[in-house]
Amino acid sequence: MDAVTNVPVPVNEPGRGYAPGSGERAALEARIKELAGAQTELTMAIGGEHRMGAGTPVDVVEPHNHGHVLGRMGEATEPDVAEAIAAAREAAPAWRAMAFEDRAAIFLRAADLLAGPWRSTVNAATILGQSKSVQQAEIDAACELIDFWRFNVRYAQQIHEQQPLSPPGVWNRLEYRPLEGFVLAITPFNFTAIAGNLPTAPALMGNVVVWKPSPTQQLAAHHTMRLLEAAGLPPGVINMVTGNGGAVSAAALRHPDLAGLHFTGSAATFQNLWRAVGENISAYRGYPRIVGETGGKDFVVAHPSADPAVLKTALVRGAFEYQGQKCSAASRAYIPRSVWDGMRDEFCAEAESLTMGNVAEDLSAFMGAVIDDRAFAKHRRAIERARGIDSMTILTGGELDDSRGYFVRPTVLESADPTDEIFTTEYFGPILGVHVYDDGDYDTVLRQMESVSEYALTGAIIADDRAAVAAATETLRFAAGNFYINDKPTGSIVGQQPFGGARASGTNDKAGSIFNLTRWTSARSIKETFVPPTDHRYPHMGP
Ligand SMILES: NC(=O)c1ccc[n+]([C@@H]2O[C@H](COP(=O)([O-])OP(=O)(O)OC[C@H]3O[C@@H](n4cnc5c(N)ncnc54)[C@H](O)[C@@H]3O)[C@@H](O)[C@H]2O)c1
Ligand SMILES: N[C@@H](CCC=O)C(=O)O
Repeated sequence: MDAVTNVPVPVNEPGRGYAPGSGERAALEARIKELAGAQTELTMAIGGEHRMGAGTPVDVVEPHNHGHVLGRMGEATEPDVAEAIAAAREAAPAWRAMAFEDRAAIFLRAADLLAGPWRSTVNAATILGQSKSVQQAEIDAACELIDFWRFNVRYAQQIHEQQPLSPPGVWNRLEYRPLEGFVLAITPFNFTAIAGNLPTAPALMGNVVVWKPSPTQQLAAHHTMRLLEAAGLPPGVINMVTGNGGAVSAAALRHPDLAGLHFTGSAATFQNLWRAVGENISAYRGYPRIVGETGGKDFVVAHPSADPAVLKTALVRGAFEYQGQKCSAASRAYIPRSVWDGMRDEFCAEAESLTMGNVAEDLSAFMGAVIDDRAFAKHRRAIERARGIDSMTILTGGELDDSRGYFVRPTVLESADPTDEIFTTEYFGPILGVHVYDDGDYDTVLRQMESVSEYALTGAIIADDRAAVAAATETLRFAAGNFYINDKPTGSIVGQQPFGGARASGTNDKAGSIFNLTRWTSARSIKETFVPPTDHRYPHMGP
């Protein structure tokens, strides 16, 4: 069994400001230039070897300048994925035999490398490849990923400390074994931190992993993998395959050794993957653990007692930071008429004033482009549909331009119909639906919006009246896994607001928490009796 020693007490990584003229800004700008011109070969990493996926070549471009190719990968084929699984199996015995302290040290070292010499690289890759503003890259690719790696070590130690009672003459122990087989980590485009956490959380618990990042996040994933190697991760523990995932589903989901699926992405993809696991259930060695965090239709509800400045800021930041491409982004708001009448014009003017552009060249921009042509087309359809509905008003935004990059202006739609698609469908872009209600209808609105959408990820109540806060907290108990009072519904911090939602939003295993890590261990109870009985008879049987 692993020894358990003390591990460093984690603290949240402070974010850097990148103010004009600062040294950190200059270093980052220099690294952005290097990576932009590098045309990186985005290889797979299988058993420590780097080679291109054998299938169709795929270009990775800048979303804000889609003519610029950042690198090229090859679509992984089924034999590529089979090789990754074989490499994982080969690495498994030595990895699970390694002491917890040694495994933990690798991830703590990775955190320190990211906090120091690798920070500019992973931030630059995230800005270039995912079109994040410098501030959004810093809170994700640097701070959140560092926090995942440091806090997970602490949580893993706490799991190891959970041990049963041992009465006199007996020693009971719980051994925290990894799962038997490999874990498949499939990660989304929008967070470099999530992409880094999904393969490493199971690995920390002694598992071996096949990791498939999103093609549109591949540049940052590539550098994250290299960083882990630099931190001393042994070959084969995490094997990265590239591409869209067809071959991964075909090879990995049918493999008898599939022991777990660690997924973040859309609900539709997750349901397809779960279905495939279900169809194959009798062919596996065990029952694969399935953890999936998926989409949201995240809300802001305001009460007549709301402070309009607090509401306005929660909406601007919550709906439009990172182009609304956070699973937690505010995409529907319910606002009482008295508050709305006093703030609408200022709020719309503020949304209109948000700067948008090439975030790699202009570090002062608030927003970049949406991720790709598919996302752009989806937003265009949503906005065109809104234009065609008489009862819908486009208060601001609605302009799109994909001539150079996939740019969608922050858009606010007002509708009198609280059942309209803008209040139920995840667009995953900078589009906010607003429903204005009569001040006296607060309780009715809470009940209506509680279950109008299938999702239950994040939400916020903005109110100064304590009874109104209490009413929202109670009525919306199951409507959000992360609930905010007088704050925006985005920006959870590891160790402070464990993150995840239920209903169609996922299994709510709370990324970056002890609850998530427990899914990646299969405990063995060991009982040792020091002086065992040698006679089968009990006293009630008589002599
Ligand atoms: N709840 C959360 O914590 C959370 C966090 C981030 C993103 N999200 C959600 O993720 C979505 C956006 O991310 P996305 O566009 O990358 O999601 P997506 O579902 O399109 O893709 C997610 C991953 O699945 C892969 N994939 C798709 N089809 C596959 C298949 N058949 N086999 C194997 N892999 C396959 C993709 O290549 C990608 O790596 C949004 O719905 C957002 O709300 C949720
Ligand atoms: N943890 C992030 C959400 C990640 C989803 O995309 C937040 O709370 O905003």
